[in-house]
Amino acid sequence: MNGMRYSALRYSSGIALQTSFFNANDGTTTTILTLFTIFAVIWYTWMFTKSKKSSPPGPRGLPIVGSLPFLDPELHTYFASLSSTYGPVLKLQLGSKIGIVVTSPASAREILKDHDVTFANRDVPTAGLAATSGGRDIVWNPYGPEWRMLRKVCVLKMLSNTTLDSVYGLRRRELRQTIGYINSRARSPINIGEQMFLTILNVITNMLWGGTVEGNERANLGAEFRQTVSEMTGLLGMPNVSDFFPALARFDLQGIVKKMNGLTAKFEKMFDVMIDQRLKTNEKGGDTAGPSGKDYKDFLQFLLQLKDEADSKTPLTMIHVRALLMDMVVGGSDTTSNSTEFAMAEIMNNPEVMKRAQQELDEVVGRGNIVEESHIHKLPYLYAVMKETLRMHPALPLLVPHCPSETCTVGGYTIPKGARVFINVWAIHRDPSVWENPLEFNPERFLNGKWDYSGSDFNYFPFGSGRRICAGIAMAERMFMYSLATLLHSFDWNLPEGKKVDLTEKFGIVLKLKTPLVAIPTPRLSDPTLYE
Ligand code: HEM
Repeated sequence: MNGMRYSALRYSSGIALQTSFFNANDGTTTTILTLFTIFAVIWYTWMFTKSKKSSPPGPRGLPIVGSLPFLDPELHTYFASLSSTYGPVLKLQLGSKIGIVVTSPASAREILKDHDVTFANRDVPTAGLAATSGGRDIVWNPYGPEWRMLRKVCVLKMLSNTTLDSVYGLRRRELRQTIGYINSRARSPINIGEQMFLTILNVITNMLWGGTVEGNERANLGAEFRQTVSEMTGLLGMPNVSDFFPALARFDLQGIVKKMNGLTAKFEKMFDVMIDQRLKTNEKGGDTAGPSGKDYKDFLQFLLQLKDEADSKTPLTMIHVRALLMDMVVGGSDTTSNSTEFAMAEIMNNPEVMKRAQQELDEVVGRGNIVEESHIHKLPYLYAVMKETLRMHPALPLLVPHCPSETCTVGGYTIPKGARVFINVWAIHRDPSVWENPLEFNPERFLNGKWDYSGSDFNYFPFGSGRRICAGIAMAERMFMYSLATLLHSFDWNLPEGKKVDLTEKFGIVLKLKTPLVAIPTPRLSDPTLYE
């Protein structure tokens, strides 16, 4: 724009020059006109090549719709294949939006470390707005005081190591219940992901308001909620015309917002019941002690108290309370349970890994005991299994897309303000220039302690990095390790007759197995009462 204004100015001053010299000297006029034309051509050529050079390469796409018609639903593998043609920073025209795909550790570092503040924003999909009261949660809030306040509240009061230590009893109770349930169905097929989902959902809802799904409801409600969360994360990852042509958003052409509203309503109904009940109890001055007893007030109680302390500069409102409950339930459940399911699928596909993990458990815990969370720090091989699972199947293969608040340069290319930036951590984790035999499930590569997921290593960052790094790492690692250790220690696992493990992935904002893992447990502890 400035360039155009500048060239117009030069052009008009050229005319002025031309007029004043016109009558005086025809030869001089011709020379000046020629020089002016040459200068203009050089200047335009320079400007054109400069802007071409600084824009990332990428497929041309069609007029108006750009690359939208060519997007493969398996976005993570599709983006990986594009990057092998166009390089580690590529551009896609997606309707009126620009998508940027980043597939190298160096560029990921530039975004998540060097330009962290600029990229700590989101281009919120309309499906995300529908799910979280207009994006007023942690995941979709732009970087700023509201996001900071919400994140602080959650990390301090729900997801810190101190809080998690104080509610170990909850995790233990839920996992023991799951093990009891699986034992009651020993030697028959078990849907492992479903059981893990239910376990983590119960832990989370217990921490939130002290409620769980039990008894006969357990199997049915667990499956129903899992299906709901899975559909929600599927919709969040699905390309939506409304996002790429905002003028069309009100028509909701794919019906994504309508579907999302229906799914969200199921949870909101549950939240409303819990909130109403609690407000009534509080009004009556009732007992508000948390689920684990004296020390821990549940998270809902804490949020409602904080909401009433209206003197804060960034007050917490009821909209935030509901949005935070949604973040914890949706953000915490599918990620952790799908990862545990992937781990079990890889282990069952690699009997040597199963043998070694069980051997370690027998040495550290013993078959006459049950696994406690305190054991997990003494299980380096199992820890390596978890890390290797998160390498091959990172729960959020493209992270949550980032969005720069101003135009900046990455890998020598200009990334425009407002672009939707996909960081393909899935592809980086399989880059053969970083990983030896990247397609091989080999936990041993993590045994030397070289890689950690704290966000400082841009070859391996399944939880992201920088300001927007996952808020629930401590909870995720405890639930993942504790569940995996307990499943492998309590049972031998076999596939139903004639079945094979299918490791095919299905893309969504949260990755999952295309075919759920169903396996048959056989108890392996020495004393049957350990399953009670
Ligand atoms: C294996 C389990 C998990 C994995 C692999 C995982 C991974 C991630 C990743 C990659 C991000 C996005 C980072 C980015 O935008 O760059 C994220 C964000 C987030 N995660 Fe997790 N997560 C897991 C479990 C959990 C749990 C258990 C909770 C809470 C109960 C949680 C809460 C969140 C929240 C609130 C955010 C948004 C952070 C923000 O935008 O500031 N996650 N997670």
